[in-house]
Amino acid sequence: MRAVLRHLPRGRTALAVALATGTVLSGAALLATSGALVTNASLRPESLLVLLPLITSVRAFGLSRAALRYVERLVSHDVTLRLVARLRTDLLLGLVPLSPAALTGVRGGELLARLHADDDALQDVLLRLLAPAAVAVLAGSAAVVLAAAVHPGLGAVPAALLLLLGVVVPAWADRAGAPAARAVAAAEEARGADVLDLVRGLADHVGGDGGATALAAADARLREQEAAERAAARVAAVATLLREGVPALGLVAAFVLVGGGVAAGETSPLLLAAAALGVLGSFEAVAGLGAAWPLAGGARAAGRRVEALAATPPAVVDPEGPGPRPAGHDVAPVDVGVTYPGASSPALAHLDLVVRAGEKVALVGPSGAGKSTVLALLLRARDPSAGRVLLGGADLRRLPLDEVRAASAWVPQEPQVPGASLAGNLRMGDPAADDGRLRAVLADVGLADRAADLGLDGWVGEAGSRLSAGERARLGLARALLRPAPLLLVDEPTAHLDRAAGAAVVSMLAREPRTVVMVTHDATLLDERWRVVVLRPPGTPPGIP
Ligand SMILES: Nc1ncnc2c1ncn2[C@@H]1O[C@H](COP(=O)(O)OP(=O)(O)OP(=O)(O)O)[C@@H](O)[C@H]1O
Repeated sequence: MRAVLRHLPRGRTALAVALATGTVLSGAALLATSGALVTNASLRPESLLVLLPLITSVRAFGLSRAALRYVERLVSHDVTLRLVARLRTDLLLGLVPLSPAALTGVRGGELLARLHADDDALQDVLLRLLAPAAVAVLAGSAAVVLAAAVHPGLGAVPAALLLLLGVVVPAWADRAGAPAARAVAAAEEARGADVLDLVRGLADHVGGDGGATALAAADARLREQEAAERAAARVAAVATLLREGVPALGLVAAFVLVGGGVAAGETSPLLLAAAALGVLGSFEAVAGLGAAWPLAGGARAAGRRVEALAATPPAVVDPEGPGPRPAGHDVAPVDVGVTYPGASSPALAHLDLVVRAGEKVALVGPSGAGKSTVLALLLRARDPSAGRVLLGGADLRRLPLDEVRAASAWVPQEPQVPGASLAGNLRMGDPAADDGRLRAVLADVGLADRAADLGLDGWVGEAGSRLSAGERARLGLARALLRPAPLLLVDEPTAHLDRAAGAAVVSMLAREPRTVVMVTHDATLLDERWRVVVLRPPGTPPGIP
């Protein structure tokens, strides 16, 4: 919520509220003057001149209501669009430093559903919460004062009924509907995550039991959501009934209170019609509060979640002041230890390693020995729990993060291949690379034929599904090769390749002029150009590989 208030342009917001209040009052005045006009016309049909002021008023209020509503919509939507743009930018910019390490363990679908829902809830705050609340107070107060001016007792009627309709009914509906609303939100979130997981793993599901289990689970989820929505709809139906019924009470009260005076000949009949219809029209002041009440809870919760995401500490942060410039590109973990959050034992302990600029180092060792963790440290995707990682003698934590990231190109075990073109995927490595350069690097990683087949502008499929796992791995490698970084960090580049293709890739990496640190399980592909560093899980007795 604070995030919304911070981004709201105050002047335009006040203008939107003033215009909305004017619209409601114009509407009530239109009804009141119409009532007076009809009554007057029926009492004195012969005199058009007497009716002229009322006719003019009806026209004026009719036009002003429409004009005010139009301008109010323009202003309030303009404010909302500005708000959305600022909120979304903030949210996405906040996510960037959390990736990759601080988002480990977050379900992608849940994050997406939450961001989407929270974003929607927050963008409605002005249109459906703040503006309706302000209009209810301003227009409602004006209506009460005007009704009291017509008849002292009449002021109390809209006051009580507006409170009933604007506060009591929505508060009851919100309270009664809260469990169902929470269940709907939870079911939506879970369904979003399930569907994303289902789509991502469709091939595995189909290959298993033909997708039957996954579809049954999705069906159960949908039924849960349907039950929650039914419960919410029942409460909404009662609230709607009350919303429609309460204004009728105002009409009856006006007839009784002002009608008594008319019957006694103390009050003009014009005033009866004007007061009755004016009171009816004044209920528009609280029309927006029905939706505002539940939104208030939802927006507060959404605001808290967005702020919690914004407050999630990134795994690595930029240093306050720049440290000494690195002298060269030697990289060296010094007495480094890493213990992952929640882990009972360290993934790395007392690691010392110096990789000289231009050197080719192969990290080998059993699964879980911490090889990928070393690459994450060199890339500064995370910081060591103990010790330091040096680049050119400077602690990575003292260097600007951009500079550290610019020093290295990284190929993860399973590179992400967005569903773009081949060229689009490659240019993530170097946006300025021309087609010739792209073709050359594709040839380097053994993808020349596939590229000729697909075309540089060919679509690689959703998450690279038109490529084989080995081709996706090589595309990831090609992308990293395009990055003009002095340090190349490569995680298992041969995992999905046959022996000949793997040997070609390892040989190509050995010819690279820059420093290469490569994780591999296949030490038989290494020749004398590689320095082999064997990692063992901490606590492994010497001699056990
Ligand atoms: N994000 C994480 N959170 C918690 N533990 C993790 C995380 N990433 C890795 N680990 C654990 O740290 C240890 C080292 O993992 P790492 O991926 O570095 O090993 P590896 O040698 O590269 O393994 P492999 O050869 O199987 O890829 C493992 O026990 C792993 O379970």
